[in-house]
Amino acid sequence: MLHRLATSLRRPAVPLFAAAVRCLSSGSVDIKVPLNFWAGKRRTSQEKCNKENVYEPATGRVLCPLEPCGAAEVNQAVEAAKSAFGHWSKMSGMERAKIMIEAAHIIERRREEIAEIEVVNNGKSITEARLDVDSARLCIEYYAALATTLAGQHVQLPGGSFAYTRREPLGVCVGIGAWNYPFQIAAWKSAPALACGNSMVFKPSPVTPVTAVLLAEIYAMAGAPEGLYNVVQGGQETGSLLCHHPDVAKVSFTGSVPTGKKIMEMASKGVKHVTLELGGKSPLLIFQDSDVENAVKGALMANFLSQGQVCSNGTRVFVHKDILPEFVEEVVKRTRAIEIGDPLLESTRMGALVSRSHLERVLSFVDQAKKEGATVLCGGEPFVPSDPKLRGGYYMTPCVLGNCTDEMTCVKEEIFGPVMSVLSFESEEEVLLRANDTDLGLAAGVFTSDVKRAHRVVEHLKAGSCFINNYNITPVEVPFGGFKMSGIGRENGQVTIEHYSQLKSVYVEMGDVDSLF
Ligand SMILES: NC(=O)C1=CN([C@@H]2O[C@H](COP(=O)(O)OP(=O)(O)OC[C@H]3O[C@@H](n4cnc5c(N)ncnc54)[C@H](O)[C@@H]3O)[C@@H](O)[C@H]2O)C=CC1
Ligand SMILES: CCCCCC(=O)O
Repeated sequence: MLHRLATSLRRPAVPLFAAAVRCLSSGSVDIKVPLNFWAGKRRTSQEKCNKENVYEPATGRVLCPLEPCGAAEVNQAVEAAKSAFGHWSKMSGMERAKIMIEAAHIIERRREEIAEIEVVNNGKSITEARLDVDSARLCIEYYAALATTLAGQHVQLPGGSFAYTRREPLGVCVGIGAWNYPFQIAAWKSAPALACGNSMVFKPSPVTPVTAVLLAEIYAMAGAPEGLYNVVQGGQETGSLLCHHPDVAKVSFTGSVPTGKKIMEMASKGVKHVTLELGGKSPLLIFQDSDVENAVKGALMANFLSQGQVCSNGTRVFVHKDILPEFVEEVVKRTRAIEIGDPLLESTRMGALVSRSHLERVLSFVDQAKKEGATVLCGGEPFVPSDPKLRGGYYMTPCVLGNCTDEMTCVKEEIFGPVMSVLSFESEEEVLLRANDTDLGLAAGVFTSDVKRAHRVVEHLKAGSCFINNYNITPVEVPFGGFKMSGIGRENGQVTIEHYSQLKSVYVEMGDVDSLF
């Protein structure tokens, strides 16, 4: 269990369920436990190819080698999931809920430990990592509650006949995660799947493999049958094996649009259900009657959470021309004040980006923006913390770009880093046309004090997750997902039950067959 992980750390082992005390510091962690998990315990992979290192973004150190799974390991994990499905699908919703609630309780007790490991592997601040762990726990609690309500319908028909429906699970579901919210994504996918009676094989991003296995251990500790939730490590090869596997009924994917298209294509070979949570380049509209203080805070929430590595970020910030100077002055001031540094420190609000290559990619977008005529109002530079152990980390200063135009690359393409592009507008009609001028449609936001305008604008925004006078607030009771090329299906909310179950209709004849022949 996590205790074994703790014992593998160079620091003194942390007893399981330790009080929420700080036990880790950046640069102190070596992970020596296996990172695959199926049939109820951690496993090593015999696959020899595609071995790559996993890094600690805060320091640039190697955390551990990744042990990717090949066909043999994927088959073992799917077999374990099939076996668990046989038992789990026949349990009642109340029985499933009991185990899920216990898992949520364990997560709550181990919040600090899980959050710290998430920070070490992802680079985000401990402040945010705790909130991610909370979201994961709340999601499991929410779907545990829904598990107890799952039911079909009775339809009375003529002549005393009737029909009823049975809400049934799909079978073995696959989850494929991105690297920006590793533990949260693992929970957002497994919670509805398990609540509906399915089992799951989850593949985290190879960049952040560590915490999804903690969730597997926690489900096992909570009493889940062996094989209910399994974790296989690897990259696109492992993901492809899962998508093609004949015993997989559904693929729930979180990642980029190009990969999402491949997932959909592979799943189509077996006509498998898909959920696609893909990329975005979302607009945030700030009208002249906004509360500017809140609009500025909203723009910061829309651009700089998780070092800007958030799919739903409102990175195209459209500001009415009448308040543009006041907005720009305040947003630049607050962006410059964001504390960058060791993500395990309480004072840090911007940690390290997830990898050296991703940092360089984000910085190249800033360079391109300058070439295309944007003005760097602040940030956009590599950052080297004063602490020597952080010198090899992947840091940059959060960036605000001004004088942007709709044709610029920084306005058209997803950067997935701490780069806010500020644009001005004059009329509601104009800004709606520009906001919707994208193939993507994940999220959108509007700040205004005019309640009619707020709901009129949201009605016309072509996005799946919209915010009025706030941004990036994602309660698990509310569906999350995109329009257009930002995806298919939803995560969270009641509707997601539809994406992890299927209805069987049963007609019951109470008279004789009235044959036409
Ligand atoms: N809509 C949402 O909720 C979210 C969307 N994203 C998007 O994800 C992207 C960044 O995350 P990345 O991990 O870099 O995305 P990615 O698409 O490169 O990888 C995502 C996952 O897919 C796997 N994968 C890659 N190629 C595959 C293939 N051919 N077959 C099967 N699996 C494959 C990867 O190993 C990883 O686990 C951004 O575009 C971001 O917008 C990220 C988080 C949330
Ligand atoms: C603000 C939280 C958004 C979660 C969606 C993502 O994984 O990027």
